[in-house]
Amino acid sequence: MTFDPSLFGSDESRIRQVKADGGTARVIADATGLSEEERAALGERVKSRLAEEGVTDVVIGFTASKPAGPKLIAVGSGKGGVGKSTVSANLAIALARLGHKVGIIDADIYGPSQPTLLGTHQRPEARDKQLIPVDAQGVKLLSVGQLVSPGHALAWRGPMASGALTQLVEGDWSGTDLIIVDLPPGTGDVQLSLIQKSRPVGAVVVSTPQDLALIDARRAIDLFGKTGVPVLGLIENMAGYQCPHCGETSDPFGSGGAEAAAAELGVAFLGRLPLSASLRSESDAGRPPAAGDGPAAAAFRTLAEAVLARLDP
Ligand SMILES: Nc1ncnc2c1ncn2[C@@H]1O[C@H](COP(=O)(O)OP(=O)(O)OP(=O)(O)O)[C@@H](O)[C@H]1O
Repeated sequence: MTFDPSLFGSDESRIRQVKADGGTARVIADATGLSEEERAALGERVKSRLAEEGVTDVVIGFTASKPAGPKLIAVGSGKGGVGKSTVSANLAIALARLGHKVGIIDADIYGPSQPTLLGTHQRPEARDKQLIPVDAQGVKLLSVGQLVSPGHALAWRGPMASGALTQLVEGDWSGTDLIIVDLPPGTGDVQLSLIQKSRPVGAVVVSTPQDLALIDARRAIDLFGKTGVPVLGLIENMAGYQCPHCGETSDPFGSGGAEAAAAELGVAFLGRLPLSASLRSESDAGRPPAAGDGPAAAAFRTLAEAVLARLDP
């Protein structure tokens, strides 16, 4: 005999077939996009519903044995110090607050700052040689900074760096649907091989408003173009400064440059973040502003929404 999928209420759309034969029910369910835990929970609900019908011997087969992989979004910059890591951490948190299950890979071998930014120095454990991300601020984190003592990552070059970065990319990212990859600054071989290995679905480029930084941002946009990664857009960081004393806003590096550069390069302008003393001090203290409820949290939320809109137009 067969059971109708509607028997399973809100799980109906996942039930492909239920056949009962000699007291055993064989169920085929679609587990596409579900995490391990969600899949197990679905199995339990199916079993208890069938138990109500008097069937206690249930064999469940899932049509998607692995959950759909998370989408990777690379965050790059042409040069260091423009706030790429700060933006990555806060963007990840803002995306999580919008309901996504977010991971962050800190691949910045020259200055892995995510453990500091997210306020955790817990080391990841490994299971079957696979690294298990640590939980921080509602996101999952694997950082090159967790694998080496401070200052040592700097010595890595070429294959060694790529080997370590592969371990991060191939960590246990089950249960996540979006992963932010904080790339090392610049546009060299390490960045190239990481992009080829992790196949991001899109990239975000961070720049400050100075002309020199924007020239470097163009190189980063070029690198993504050459590797076939769609550029979701440009974020301008440290744009404009509001004096904490008089409240007047000034633009020490000029204004509108990043927006114009984005237009010229044919990439979207995702938004700007002001130069803010509190953003810097909170970040240094491991209290990412995106996790709070101040104006910076609202700004990162707006950026996260712009990224999502570009990801799934
Ligand atoms: N909008 C901002 N206002 C004030 N300070 C900022 C802002 N964005 C970043 N900073 C500060 O600038 C410094 C550099 O930022 P961050 O480490 O994020 O840059 P980065 O581009 O990732 O650098 P690197 O690639 O060299 O690691 C940090 O001290 C950070 O707190």
